[in-house]
Amino acid sequence: MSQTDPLSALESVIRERMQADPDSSYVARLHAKGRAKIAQKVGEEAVETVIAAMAGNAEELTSEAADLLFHLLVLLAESGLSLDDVRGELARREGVSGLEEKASRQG
Ligand SMILES: N=c1c2ncn([C@@H]3O[C@H](COP(=O)(O)OP(=O)(O)OP(=O)(O)O)[C@@H](O)[C@H]3O)c2ncn1[C@@H]1O[C@H](COP(=O)(O)O)[C@@H](O)[C@H]1O
Repeated sequence: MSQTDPLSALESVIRERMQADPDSSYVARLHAKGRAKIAQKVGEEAVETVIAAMAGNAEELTSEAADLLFHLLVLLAESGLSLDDVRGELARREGVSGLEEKASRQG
């Protein structure tokens, strides 16, 4: 039996909820506010994630990382992109050392 991974399942829920009533759905409310507001939320959640990491609070970091991933998925969906696009980019980078890639960019 095939199992959907949790991020893919959440991505499907997000796509569905974007069409819901903003009075009953946080995703629909974000969708109604538009890409700039969603991008701002991603930025806020990223900062909160960094603060939790620097405080050394594992529980808080886990919670903020979940908020960050959730809002990033909403931003990708709002931008017409999917987790598969990101997976494809990561797969393309597989086996390429970050240091080598960085060096190839420097003249
Ligand atoms: N995973 C999440 C999830 N993570 C975080 N959040 C919401 O994200 C919001 C962000 O938290 P903040 O404290 O920054 O929000 P806030 O204080 O309301 O800030 P502002 O937006 O007012 O600036 C909170 O309201 C959280 O409840 C989420 N809301 C929804 N989901 C998933 O999305 C599904 C669909 O949700 P609805 O669209 O609401 O049905 C849910 O079943 C969940 O699976």
